[in-house]
Amino acid sequence: MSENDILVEVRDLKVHFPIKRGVLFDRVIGHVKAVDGVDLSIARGKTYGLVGESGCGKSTLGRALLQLTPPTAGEVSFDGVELTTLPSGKLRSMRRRMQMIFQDPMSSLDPRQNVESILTEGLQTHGIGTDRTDRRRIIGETLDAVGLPRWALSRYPHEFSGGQRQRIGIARALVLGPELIVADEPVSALDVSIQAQVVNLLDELQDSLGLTYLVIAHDLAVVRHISDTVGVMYLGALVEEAPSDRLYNEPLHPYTRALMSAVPVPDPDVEDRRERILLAGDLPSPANPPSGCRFHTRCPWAQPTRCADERPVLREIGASRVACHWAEQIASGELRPHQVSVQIVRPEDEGDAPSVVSAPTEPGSYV
Ligand SMILES: Nc1ncnc2c1ncn2[C@@H]1O[C@H](COP(=O)(O)OP(=O)(O)OP(=O)(O)O)[C@@H](O)[C@H]1O
Repeated sequence: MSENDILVEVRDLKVHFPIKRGVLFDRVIGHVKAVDGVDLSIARGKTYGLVGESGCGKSTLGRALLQLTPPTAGEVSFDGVELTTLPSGKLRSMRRRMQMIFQDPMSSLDPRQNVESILTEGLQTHGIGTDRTDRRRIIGETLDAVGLPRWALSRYPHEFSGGQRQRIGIARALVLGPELIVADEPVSALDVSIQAQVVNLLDELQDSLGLTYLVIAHDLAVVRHISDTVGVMYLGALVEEAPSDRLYNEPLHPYTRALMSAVPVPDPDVEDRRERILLAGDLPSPANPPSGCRFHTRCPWAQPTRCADERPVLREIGASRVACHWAEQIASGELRPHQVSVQIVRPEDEGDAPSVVSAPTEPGSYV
């Protein structure tokens, strides 16, 4: 990929939030390491999907990328311009080119503003459009692009369905003519039937406008459909990154394997005979992450003592980048997991729900 093809480049990005105590909250007793050393690149016109369980730092990374949350350290370059050191005036004008859409349009849209004033506000802030007629033209074109009728302009957010409100949120981002859109859980608040419509709309807009997306989602199916590249985050760091199909067909990091093993096979007529990989315990606190490999406390393949002592860095294996000391040995089957459950979900039999016919194995055994 040539450098011109890269729109966003993130290097060793860290966002640490201070934990404050004391009567005046003036004592810093530690830091939540929400993002702790992330490197990634997003190619122009492509979609980078970011997945990982709640609290792993996905939203903070998205906000830090747009400089909505100031990074503690590291670099973010957008179209060759370093954002972290940019004076605020210049950053404001760059912001037009980088927009965000949110999970819950209801809480991100001002209920007292009608759609016209929601869309006009951004144009005025950024000085887009020569006069009122010009702004109306831009707004009309934006409504067409997101599939909203003109009568929507005089209506208020509460008068729309969830899917339509998300279209308003997309229009608000789009009206400024951005190149990058960070979409934070763009469909997770919507009914399943509406999710596909919004995902398809994002897809179409990317094709027609050449947009670049960072899509943050916990739903792996959404990310797979829309992404060219997927990054998997765990406790503030990327543990694996790969082209979408490769990540889904051949996950290499134990955490990615566990996430994938929990995704049901979409075709109910196909027997789902796969390992369900069990993770021990909950996500540790990002204020006090485990030593060495952060995943070792929950990893079914963790080995003494290297995993607890040595933090793995992302390294290339084929088309993937993986932060695991043992990725090759796990892929070849040379290393066996400590605990795994094999569940065989049979195809539906005359309308019966799929049945799980085997139970988790004992720790230490493997079926
Ligand atoms: N402004 C803040 N101040 C202090 N801690 C914060 C702040 N924002 C986020 N955090 C903490 O940083 C960690 C990462 O949060 P973040 O919202 O980025 O995760 P996430 O993966 O997006 O989770 P979710 O899917 O639930 O939104 C969490 O422990 C969270 O509590």
